[in-house]
Amino acid sequence: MISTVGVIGAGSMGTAVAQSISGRAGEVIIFGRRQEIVDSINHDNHNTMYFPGLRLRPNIRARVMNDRRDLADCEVVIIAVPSSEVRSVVNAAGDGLADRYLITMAKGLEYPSLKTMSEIIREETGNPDIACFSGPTFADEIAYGHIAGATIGVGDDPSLRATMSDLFGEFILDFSDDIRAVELCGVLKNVYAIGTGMWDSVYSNHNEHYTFLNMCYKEMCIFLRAISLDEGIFTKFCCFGDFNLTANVDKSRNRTLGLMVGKKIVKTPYLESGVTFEGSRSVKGIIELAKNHDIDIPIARFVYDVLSGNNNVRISVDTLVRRTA
Ligand SMILES: NC(=O)C1=CN([C@@H]2O[C@H](COP(=O)(O)OP(=O)(O)OC[C@H]3O[C@@H](n4cnc5c(N)ncnc54)[C@H](O)[C@@H]3O)[C@@H](O)[C@H]2O)C=CC1
Ligand SMILES: O=C(CO)COP(=O)(O)O
Repeated sequence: MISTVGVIGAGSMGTAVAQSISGRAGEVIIFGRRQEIVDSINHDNHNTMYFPGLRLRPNIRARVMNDRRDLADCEVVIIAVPSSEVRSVVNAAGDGLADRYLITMAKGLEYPSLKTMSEIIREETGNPDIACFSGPTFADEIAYGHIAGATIGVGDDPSLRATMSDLFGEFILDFSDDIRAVELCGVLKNVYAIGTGMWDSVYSNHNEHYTFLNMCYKEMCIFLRAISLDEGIFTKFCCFGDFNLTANVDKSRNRTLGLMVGKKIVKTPYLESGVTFEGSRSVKGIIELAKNHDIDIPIARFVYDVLSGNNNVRISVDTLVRRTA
């Protein structure tokens, strides 16, 4: 059994994954930013901000990370902060992240570098022992121990693979050795979840919904076919499962953003809300990446146009229907 796992990020995913793996590690340390969350975990076994009703297992402790030496005991470190924060978090941890297994949970693409999170982490730490975890995994459902599937993106190091299987043994797992493709699935599905929310704000019957869902998945597959080295990626949890979950279920923040923008409940700049809307940050990078690979992705452009205020949903949807008919 792994003795100590560090989880950077005391938000929804950090807390949920800490609870999920806590039966498979001696100790889990959540590294948070806010002292009151750290105190509530240590004194009361609750993260009162994110899961007020959930009793965390007693081997979950929390700390504010002041120093890279705080990570010294961790054999494995999971990074569960929004993608916009990954570079600075990893940079601040510095050589505290060398010589241990690193796992990223963040679903984002850096702009303008077009780097995925594992690429950023490798660049900042020089550590090649990185894996990613991605799939249809709403944090609250993980926290409460419901069944979920996930794809582990990992290279061919047998020891890192075995560690991932042990640590995430609560999940139904599949694997891919194309880490970048697994990460890009997580980025793309967020963009198409926003798009589906926008579409559903205009067209609300079942045929319309599933027609658009199909169009989105087709575009996502065209993209992945051009960049993925894993020919089986399309049926893995990170792809089909996570796309469907996020695009169909109102619990998703990305889908909800699309619905709210479509219904004119929020206008840009919604990013200042502080809510983690990953797809809205990534869409520009996805369009640029598609351009570099000479791929046409009209639905992603529709999402970008609406989010950037260059078009309203009704006009963009009409254009899209005419274009794809
Ligand atoms: N919530 C979910 O259902 C899932 C989330 N993810 C991914 O996990 C990542 C994190 O998302 P959530 O946990 O949902 O977001 P969240 O908004 O619930 O929590 C983010 C946490 O990160 C902390 N944080 C931000 N900057 C930080 C920094 N510089 N240092 C330390 N902590 C920092 C915030 O204080 C907050 O507690 C995202 O990329 C998301 O796409 C992946 C699967 C499921
Ligand atoms: O990635 C997720 C589930 O797998 C969570 O999606 P949202 O960020 O849209 O809530």
